[in-house]
Amino acid sequence: MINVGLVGGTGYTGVELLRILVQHPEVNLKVVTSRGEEGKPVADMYPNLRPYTDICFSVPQLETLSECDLVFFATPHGVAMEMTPDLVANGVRIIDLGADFRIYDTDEYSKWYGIEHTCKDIMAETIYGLPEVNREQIKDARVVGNPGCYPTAVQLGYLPLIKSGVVDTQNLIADCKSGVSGAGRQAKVGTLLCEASESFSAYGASGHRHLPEIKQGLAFANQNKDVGLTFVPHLTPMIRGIHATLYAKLTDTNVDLQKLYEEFYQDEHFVDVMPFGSHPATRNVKGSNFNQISLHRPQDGDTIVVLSVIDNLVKGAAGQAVQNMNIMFGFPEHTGMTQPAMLP
Ligand SMILES: NC(=O)C1=CN([C@@H]2O[C@H](COP(=O)(O)OP(=O)(O)OC[C@H]3O[C@@H](n4cnc5c(N)ncnc54)[C@H](OP(=O)(O)O)[C@@H]3O)[C@@H](O)[C@H]2O)C=CC1
Ligand SMILES: CC(=O)N[C@@H](CCC(=O)OP(=O)(O)O)C(=O)O
Repeated sequence: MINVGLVGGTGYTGVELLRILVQHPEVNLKVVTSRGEEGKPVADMYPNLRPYTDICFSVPQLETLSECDLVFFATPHGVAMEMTPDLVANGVRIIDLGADFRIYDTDEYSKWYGIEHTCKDIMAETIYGLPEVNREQIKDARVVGNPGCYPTAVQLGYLPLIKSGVVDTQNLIADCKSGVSGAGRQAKVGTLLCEASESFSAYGASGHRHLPEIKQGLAFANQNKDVGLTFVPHLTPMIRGIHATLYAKLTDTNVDLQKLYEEFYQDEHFVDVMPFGSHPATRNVKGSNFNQISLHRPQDGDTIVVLSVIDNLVKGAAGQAVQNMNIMFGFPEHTGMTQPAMLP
């Protein structure tokens, strides 16, 4: 049993973490923070948790958080950097669902996030928390940077192609769609029902902050050679889900692509390679930590289309964070995440 703290318990990734953690057999939920809701039962804000916990929100404090074995930060970028050095010094391990520990090049982080990186020394030992890539290093990590939602869907979709060297890595295209919960709970006009419903639009087409994170992961898979990637995210009128449609030009058209993916992910519990030519839907993974992938080769030409879907709040955030926790503390990787997705 480990003691766990959560900074940012009022947000969407925070409550998703709570949904998983309250029924995790190895977790004692010790601290859940909110700066504005101190003393209020968490289940008053999120009644779905009423039968599971009577814990109350408390303000984020070094003293109480230091009593935990692990602290999750489900907070906007910049917040985890403030407390992490002191918590690590007190022996607490950290998983940040925000972006502070994802991008190894701290100048690149500052360029895209517009703030200085104040934990450059800690970055040197931080591990990027994509278990399918970094499982071994995650086991002993003190600080894990949990991947962003789009970067998870895009990297898992592209990795087998790039690692095996069968595509032109300079002309990749990732056309992605997200549900509105990806924008968080804090009111933004663009995610209000009247604004987002019955409409569909791209955003960040000229440059989204997930681009450097995706490129970092794909370059690592490409033997540390830069990749050329066009990434365009879209907002869709649904609550949860990410659908990534990924394009690449094959440089080797003789390879058995389905076999390549099935073998690449054969030991990965949370990656489900579907039959060739099928169409995964976001609802297939809603509320679950699964990533479903399928492959298409239109008209048997030299373009491969990879379809990759996740739940942005689960494999794209809280579920992946619990997967990382399970790895860090030696629990079976799917502990607490054994239920299938909700369908319909
Ligand atoms: N939504 C998604 O699908 C995904 C989100 N992420 C990332 O996860 C993080 C959280 O996202 P999300 O849950 O959507 O965000 P929300 O806006 O829904 O929630 C943010 C939370 O952070 C807390 N918070 C804000 N500022 C501070 C601060 N200075 N100190 C302490 N706590 C603070 C808030 O709590 P309070 O104000 O009550 O203190 C709130 O609980 C972000 O970095 C986001 O980019 C990552 C992957 C996917
Ligand atoms: C629909 C929507 O707005 N999605 C968010 C991505 C959520 C996420 O993963 O953000 P972090 O990288 O900050 O963790 C966005 O595009 O900014």
